[in-house]
Formats: sequence, structure tokens, C-alpha cells
Amino acid sequence: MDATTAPHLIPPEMPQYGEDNHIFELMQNLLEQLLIHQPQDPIPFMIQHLHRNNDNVPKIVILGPPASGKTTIAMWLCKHLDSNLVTKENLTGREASHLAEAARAHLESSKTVSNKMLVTLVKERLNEDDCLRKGWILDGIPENREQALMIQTLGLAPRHVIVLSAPDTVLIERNVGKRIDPVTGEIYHTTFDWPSEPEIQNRLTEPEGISELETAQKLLEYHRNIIRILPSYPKILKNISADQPCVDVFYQALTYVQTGRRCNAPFTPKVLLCGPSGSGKSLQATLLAQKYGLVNVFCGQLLKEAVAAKSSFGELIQPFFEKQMTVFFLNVPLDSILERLTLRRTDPVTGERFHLMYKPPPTMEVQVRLLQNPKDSEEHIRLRMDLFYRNFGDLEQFYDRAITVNGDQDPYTVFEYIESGIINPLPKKMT
Ligand SMILES: Nc1ncnc2c1ncn2[C@@H]1O[C@H](COP(=O)(O)OP(=O)(O)O)[C@@H](O)[C@H]1O
Repeated sequence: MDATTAPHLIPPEMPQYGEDNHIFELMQNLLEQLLIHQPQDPIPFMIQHLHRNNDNVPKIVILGPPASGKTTIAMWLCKHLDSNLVTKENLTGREASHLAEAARAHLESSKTVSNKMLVTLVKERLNEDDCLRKGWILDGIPENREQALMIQTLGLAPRHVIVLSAPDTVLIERNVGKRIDPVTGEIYHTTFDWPSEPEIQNRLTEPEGISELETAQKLLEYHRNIIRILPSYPKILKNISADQPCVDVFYQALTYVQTGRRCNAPFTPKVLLCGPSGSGKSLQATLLAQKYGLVNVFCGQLLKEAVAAKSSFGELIQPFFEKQMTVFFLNVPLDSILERLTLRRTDPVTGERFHLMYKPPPTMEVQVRLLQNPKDSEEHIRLRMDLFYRNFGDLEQFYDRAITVNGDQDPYTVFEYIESGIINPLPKKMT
């Protein structure tokens, strides 16, 4: 809708309040819970849910072939996030649960636990107080599509699903070296992760089913099932290569689960692009404005307009500027800027812009009439660049959350960086 013809003037503080306090997500979560649980009396249910204040606890599923490191990564994540690890083994091993007792009996007689039994155990566990308060990490569950659908129907929705992958040959070889500490449950490896304490070394046991043949059989089954599970989680999946050191896998998993969930709340990105002239600010701003329907405010132009109209434009837009903004600094070395700007030309007849290297004029006729802006001379560019960097020192201090982006690459790669920085503000700097 055209804001100037809207029947009411909506003060910018209103949507801003909603965004700052995550009102949309809060309401959406409440609605989701109401529809799943369908309480007789919705109001006390909503009050109880709000008091519990657990909408943001970890709800993570880790999937992957045998020996991809699911349990190792899940344990590390649990420690780091202070959450609860839920595995098939600890579900069936629970002492206090009649259901687990039945599952154990079943396991002993037929070597398997039915889908229904496993999912009911999952439901029982995830609804326990510690899982409600601190969240959960499901390791290797669901194992097949039937379980995935049953879990979904129960309203148990993970926020993040991580899929570890590695070539079968690596996994078969890796699994043979797996060892378990029977006291702590920690997982070790004869080559990759051997404990230094002799006491632990001596008590490590070799788990069952890790021979080459057994792992190969499990791998076959995994590949058959996984392609039918993944379509259940189209928007929350993250594939991570497990064929790299454990710590690298862990940090990628941690970064993923710590990034905010992409939510469809109406959200207005507020972005400030800084960089010397020629660094690609205008192009990136235009791309962002097109994709997100934003207003592209060219500061220079804005100031000119404000002066011309003698309006208090500044006052009007101030509330937008004072609030949190994501600030990106486009960093491009002087040589590239010189190449970009000194070869820039304008056609005085049509006003169209060309670049002698990247966008040459279509005909000789156009080429001979092209003009160069005097400001695009090397001397002028060096001066402006110098001025920018002298000022940028302050700017960076002022916006301590500024993200530095390498602007010396193709514009769509730069755009992807900026976009992911807006949607999932990362703690790390992207360079
Ligand atoms: N990225 C990795 N690189 C090398 N070894 C690993 C890696 N991840 C796990 N391991 C080792 O591989 C074995 C299997 O790991 P585990 O976490 O039990 O896998 P899963 O739960 O997927 O079967 C363990 O001995 C573990 O120490």
C-alpha cells in the first residue's frame, strides 16, 4: 500500500515495538500451541505457556549415517547449550518408565522397537519438565519417514535439523575405531580421539555392531530411509560435512543452531551500507530495495532534497535512524576502485552509463560520444577515498556491530553475504 494514501498515520514506533519485543513470534507460538493441544480452556493454558517462557529453548534433531559423529556432536551441543540429549539408547534404558520397560522386553525378544513404541517414548520424554525447560537434542531420531510423520502429528516440532554426511568408505573405516567410556558414556576413537588418562584408556569398551560388514549394512538402510525423512523438514535443514575434524563440525553446527529462526513475521530490514565511492553501495542498495520492497535512501540525494524543500524531513526520518540498524562496510582495495571508476563513461544523449571493461558500448557511434565525469579522475578518486577512510574510523566506532564485507567480488556473492547478515545476524564478522 502507498503509505502516503493510507487512512491512518502509523507511527514508526508501533511496528518497531513489535519487532523489538518479538510480538509476532510470541503470538504465533501461542497460536501454534493452542492448535496442537486444543485445551478446553484456552486462557489459563496461554497464561501457563507464557509463564513457562520456553519458546526459545533448543529443539534440535541431528541425523546422519552411522559413525558420522551424531552422538559426539549432540553431546557437545548439549553441554554447550545446557540442554538434554535424547537417544534411542537412553530412551529405552529409562528405569522409571513402564513404557521403556516394555520397549526393553521387546528389544530383547525381537531386537527391534516398533515405530509407535519409540515415538511414544520420545513424546513421554520431551514432555518431561527438564526437556520443557531446557529443550532437547534428538540424536538419530526419526529413523524413518513413518517416525518423522508420527512425531510431526504429535506437534513435536524441531527448530533446527542438522544432517551430517561423509563418504561411506570414510565412515566404515571410522566406525571400527569407536570406543565408549562405560562410566561417563563419552565417545572416543582409537585414532582421532584417544583419552590421555590411562584410567580412562583401560576402561574403554568396544561397542557392538561396528565391524565393516555391520556398518555397511546400516549404511544401506540409512540411505534408503534418509531421502524419505528430509522432505519433512524443508526449511530448517542444514547439511554439514562430517568428513572434517570434529571441532569444525561442532562449530558449524553451533553457529547454525544459534542463528535466529527465520520467521515470517513482518520485518523491515534497516540497513546502512558504508564504503568509499565505487565500492558498490548503490548497486547493493538497489538489489536489496528490489527484493525486500525497501525504500532506498541515498543520503546525498536526501540531503539535497531536504535543502530544496526546506522541509523538516530529517525530523521525520529520525525515528528510523535512531533504532538498531545492521551496518555493512563494503571493503574494496584502491586498485579495484580505480579500475571500476576511471573506466566509467556516460552517454550524453541517452544518459546511459557504460564501463569500458565490464559494460562496453554497443556501437562505435556511441563509443565516440561517451564522456567521463571529471570526478572519476584518478586524482579525485584518491582524494575521496582518503577522506572516506579518515571519516570511517569514527563511523566504525559508532556502529560497533558493523560487518565488514569483501566488496571486491561479484555483486551477487556480495549480495548473498549482506542478505544472510540481515536475516541471521551472526556474532562473527564476515570478511
Ligand atoms: N569428525 C570426526 N572426525 C573423526 N572422527 C570422528 C568424527 N566424528 C566422530 N568421530 C569418531 O567416530 C566414531 C563414531 O562417532 P559417533 O558420534 O558415535 O557417530 P554416530 O553417533 O553418528 O554413530 C567415534 O569414535 C568418534 O570419536
